[in-house]
Amino acid sequence: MAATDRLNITSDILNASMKRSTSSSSSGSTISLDHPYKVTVIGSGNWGTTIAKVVAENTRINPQLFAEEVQMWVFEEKIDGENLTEIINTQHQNVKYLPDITLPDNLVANPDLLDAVKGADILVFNIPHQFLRRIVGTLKGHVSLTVRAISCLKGFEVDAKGVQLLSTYITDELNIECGALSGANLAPEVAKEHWSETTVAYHIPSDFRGEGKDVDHNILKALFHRPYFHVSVIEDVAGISIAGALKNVVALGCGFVEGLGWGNNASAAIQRVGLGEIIKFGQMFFPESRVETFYQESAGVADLITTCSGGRNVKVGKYMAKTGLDALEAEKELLNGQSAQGIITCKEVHEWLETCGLLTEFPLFEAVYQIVYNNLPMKKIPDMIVDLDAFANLE
Ligand SMILES: NC(=O)c1ccc[n+]([C@@H]2O[C@H](COP(=O)([O-])OP(=O)(O)OC[C@H]3O[C@@H](n4cnc5c(N)ncnc54)[C@H](O)[C@@H]3O)[C@@H](O)[C@H]2O)c1
Ligand SMILES: O=P(O)(O)OC[C@H](O)CO
Repeated sequence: MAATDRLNITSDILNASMKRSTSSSSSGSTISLDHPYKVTVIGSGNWGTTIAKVVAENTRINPQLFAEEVQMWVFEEKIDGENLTEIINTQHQNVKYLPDITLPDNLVANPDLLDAVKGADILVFNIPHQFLRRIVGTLKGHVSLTVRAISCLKGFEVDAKGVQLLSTYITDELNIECGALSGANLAPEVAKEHWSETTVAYHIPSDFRGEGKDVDHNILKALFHRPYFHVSVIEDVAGISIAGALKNVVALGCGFVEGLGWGNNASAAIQRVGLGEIIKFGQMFFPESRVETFYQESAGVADLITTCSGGRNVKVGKYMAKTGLDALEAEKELLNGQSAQGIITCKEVHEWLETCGLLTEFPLFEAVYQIVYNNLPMKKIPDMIVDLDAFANLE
């Protein structure tokens, strides 16, 4: 792009545009943006569509910073014979995954992944993590190395090499810097614009091109912060990702005890043990994560509380306890195509801890795995979290 085409904006303009949506200030120096950043959201489920709405609202009010149109990649499906993308683009509603919420008309649904990411400066990944490998595989070789990314996914990538953050997986596979967004954010509440907080974590990469020429914390705040969605931007990508992934396992456990009719005290006990195991997991396998993140940030204990109160994982656990259905049957009956990520995450965590010989160090995570995959009796949870060894061979 020619220098004359560049948008030269002062920090006042950046501040003004951010102040409409944020409470942050910037450094006071002159900022030169190469071009307004083009943003693509990859995913269009319950949270994918909600975050796309947030982002499109912000790109519209910040034309100095962002191209107004936001592309949203949609895994195409037919709804009563019509393509979901067509419905979104004409009715401005995702009738399957986020019904009754009006989406901004600068949000464009696109079923072609490579077309949706073409020319994008910022990619926001937001899909159930079981689909990430295939999507990243399709993107490989088609994403410029100057692109930056944020992962809104909650889960891990586990293989023979070890346990990996999903943001690290994206970075390794696509060779682009990737941060994370995670918080106490039940999508239906955020979509209705009920106030909540979230945490964005982003590590400024060594090839950072300079303020105004590259994505930094101010840009990310301007992209995600809304009057109803308050963003705190930090560096601890590992901390917020670990908390976001593992709270889904704890929530299944809460669902079990609630479904058994044991009430709030039992749920609080599961959350207490769960928080301890989340922090321990972080310290053991991701020593760069900060303990403070788990209790100071929305992505920490606040997300644990909201998920265990009203998330999909707690609903699935509860339904399993009440009906005797297995986890996948319960997910299918309850969620209309949405996912409860704890079902996959407890298996990934089990596989990793088994590889390390550390299953007994995380008795709640293992108890949830044994209940989900080996049908161990839920009512034994209190004993399992005290002495998992006693239940090692129980079928
Ligand atoms: N929903 C929430 O309240 C919420 C809040 C915060 C974070 N999250 C996290 O955000 C991530 C995305 O969750 P979500 O709620 O948007 O998804 P979701 O649970 O609504 O899943 C449905 C999505 O999966 C897509 N899908 C189905 N089959 C597919 C396939 N074969 N390939 C690719 N996509 C396919 C569907 O098209 C749909 O977009 C998850 O990691 C979740 O844990 C969710
Ligand atoms: O509905 P869940 O259980 O996937 O939880 C949703 C969010 O992660 C809560 O922040």
